[in-house]
Amino acid sequence: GFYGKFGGAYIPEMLHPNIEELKDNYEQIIATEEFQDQFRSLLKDYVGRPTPLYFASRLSEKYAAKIYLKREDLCHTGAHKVNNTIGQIILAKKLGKKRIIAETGAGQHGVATATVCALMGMDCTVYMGELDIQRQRPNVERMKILGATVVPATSGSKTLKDATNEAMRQWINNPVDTHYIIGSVVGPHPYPEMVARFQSVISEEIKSQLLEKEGRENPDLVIACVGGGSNAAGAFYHYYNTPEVRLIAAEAAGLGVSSGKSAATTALGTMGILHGSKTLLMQTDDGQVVEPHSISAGLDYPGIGPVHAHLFDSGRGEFVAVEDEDAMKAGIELSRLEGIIPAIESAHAFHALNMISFKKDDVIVINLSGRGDKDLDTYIKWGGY
Ligand SMILES: Cc1ncc(COP(=O)(O)O)c(/C=N/[C@H](C(=O)O)[C@@H](O)C(C)C)c1O
Repeated sequence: GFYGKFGGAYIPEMLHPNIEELKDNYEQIIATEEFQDQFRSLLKDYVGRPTPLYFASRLSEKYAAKIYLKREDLCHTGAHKVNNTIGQIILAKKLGKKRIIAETGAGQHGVATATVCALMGMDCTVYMGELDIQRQRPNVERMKILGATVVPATSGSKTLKDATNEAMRQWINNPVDTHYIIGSVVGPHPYPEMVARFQSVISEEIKSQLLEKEGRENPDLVIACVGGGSNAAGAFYHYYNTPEVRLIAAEAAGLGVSSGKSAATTALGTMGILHGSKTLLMQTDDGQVVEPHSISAGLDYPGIGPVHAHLFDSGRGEFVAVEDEDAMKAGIELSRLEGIIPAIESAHAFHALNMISFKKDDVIVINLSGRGDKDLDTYIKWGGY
């Protein structure tokens, strides 16, 4: 359960039984034909996979490269999060769980969880920071329409970190009949590995689609935004051990890495424990979590998944930090170049193109993690269009 020196399961003793049960069972359950058949058929007929690998010709012209967009924004629910919740809900049923709990920040993971709970007829409670409830109202209402209960997290910065703390507290109190669907490659082992495996369908498809379109499985660069890091983990998964494929991770610089209002964990973080995992996180000298900032709720997270901490530490990944203003402008630029309004999180990945060097005609895949519908209020308030 380690990625280099990062990962592990540093959890309160009371949570041990849940984590042990998951660790002992998940691999053998997902290896069964029954699980795979159900997982693959729901991804195909319910989520709408494979998602297109779209050649963005106007973008390619402007940036003098061959740019493909992996359209996770076209997944059912509007983002990649559902790839993971489909996997975890099938697993939860196999483990005989009755109730599902989850945390969410941007609300996409919350919607993806509420969606699969409705699909499987399971009770669903989503914990969400009070601040996030205000800035992602459309997703809050969608969760309620789907039958989930949304519980505001009122402690701390009232964002994802606090929602995760609340969800973990609930899970400790209801260990036997409840499964906690974590929305990113964070948390105690086996979660980071399990979520990455469910999301790895993204790079599995990129390989075969690129082979068909470019006669090669490997792009020169893969670019993805990183909040906890699940869409990036999925897009990078089958390329980790292919050094000729550059892995570019776009974090949220917020108002600037040195502004004190940022979520650029690899730039500002140090090693510590967050939500049960040893990773990099933004913390004070005495280990208190520093409140992050990003205009996008999905990247507004003070930590990062251990796999990305390792990619950073080992130099295998290239990390850039994209500021709020640049991300918003990138969202508008993509809308006007390709007719796609991206989630603001995904706009961070798109802006990374301006921050890295690449050769003419390099084949570049940008993971478009979500669509911009959930962010209309933010785009409207920003007004720069
Ligand atoms: C459209 C979209 N793109 C990217 C992200 C960042 O999450 P990762 O892919 O796990 O880094 C997100 C994150 N959404 C989470 C959520 O909806 O709860 C988020 O707030 C946290 C899990 C970080 C997202 O919604």
